[in-house]
Amino acid sequence: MLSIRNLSKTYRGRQALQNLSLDILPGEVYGLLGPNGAGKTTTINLICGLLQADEGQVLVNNQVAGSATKPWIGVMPQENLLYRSLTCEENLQFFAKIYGLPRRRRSLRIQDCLAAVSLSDRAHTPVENLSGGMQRRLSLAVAIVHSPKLLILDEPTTGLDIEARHEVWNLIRLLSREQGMTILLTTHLLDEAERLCQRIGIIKQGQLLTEGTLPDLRQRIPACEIMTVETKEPEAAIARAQELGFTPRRYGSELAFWVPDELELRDLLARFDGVPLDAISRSPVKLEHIYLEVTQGTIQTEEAIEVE
Ligand SMILES: Nc1ncnc2c1ncn2[C@@H]1O[C@H](COP(=O)(O)OP(=O)(O)OP(=O)(O)O)[C@@H](O)[C@H]1O
Repeated sequence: MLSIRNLSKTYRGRQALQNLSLDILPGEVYGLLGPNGAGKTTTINLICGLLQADEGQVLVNNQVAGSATKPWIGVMPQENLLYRSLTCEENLQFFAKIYGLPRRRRSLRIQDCLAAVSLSDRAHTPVENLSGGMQRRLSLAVAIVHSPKLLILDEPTTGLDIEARHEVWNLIRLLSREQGMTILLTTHLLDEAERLCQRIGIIKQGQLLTEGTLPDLRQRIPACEIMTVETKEPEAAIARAQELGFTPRRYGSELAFWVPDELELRDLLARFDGVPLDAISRSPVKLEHIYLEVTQGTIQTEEAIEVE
């Protein structure tokens, strides 16, 4: 559905994308992750034809991205682009008209979209009187009003409370499962990507560092579990862990270890006997750990392995 080939983009001498290639299959939810400034929004703007690439190509549904592919793409941008004094229905009318939806189909489609995002009862409410979560849902309705083949969601739930976040997640799942929509999603919320995306790509400095399904990515870390400890004597904990064959790691301010086998907490504690631990917890390898390893360059990505 989307094929990005060797895409490069420079802004006044600053390289934003370097030879980026990736493919998104029909019906797939693909998560594009990366730190601030990695090139995610630039990629989206190139897909939508809002920017011109220096090199490379974007194909949408096998056609070079341009005016012909625009009607196939729906975008929910990071900031809601809604008319605050207009009602939900008026906003949808406006965007449906811009997308060239025939007048006779507009009304029904708008009612369907309002129902899809659970805003039918707010059809006549001005945007400025909606909660942040409702505005986000309306943004999603605007993005799908013309029934796009490819839906791009740029940080869809940033700034929402947990309840509103769940509502948007449910909508995304529905669009994917029931309407088979192909979705490209960017987010800094790794649990969001973990919940929604079938495949994940991690970019940094405009380059794709790695991509795959979550189980594929988990294989990058040769650990069964991640153990996090709080201790006043980190050096002693690290020395003991190394004796045990556990790989020490710093995840932000946390001291963690890669534990290669599944161990009972009792066994783990016994192995650290004599080391003063204030707290200890275990978790399976999460996307957060893989992301930190990949973006900090502490584990090899496919490209690095190929070069060797
Ligand atoms: N209009 C512009 N003019 C100059 N530089 C720009 C422009 N837009 C983006 N950049 C630069 O290009 C790089 C990629 O930016 P981009 O906005 O694509 O990153 P991002 O991954 O979307 O970041 P974020 O997660 O913060 O939204 C950054 O170094 C940024 O400063």
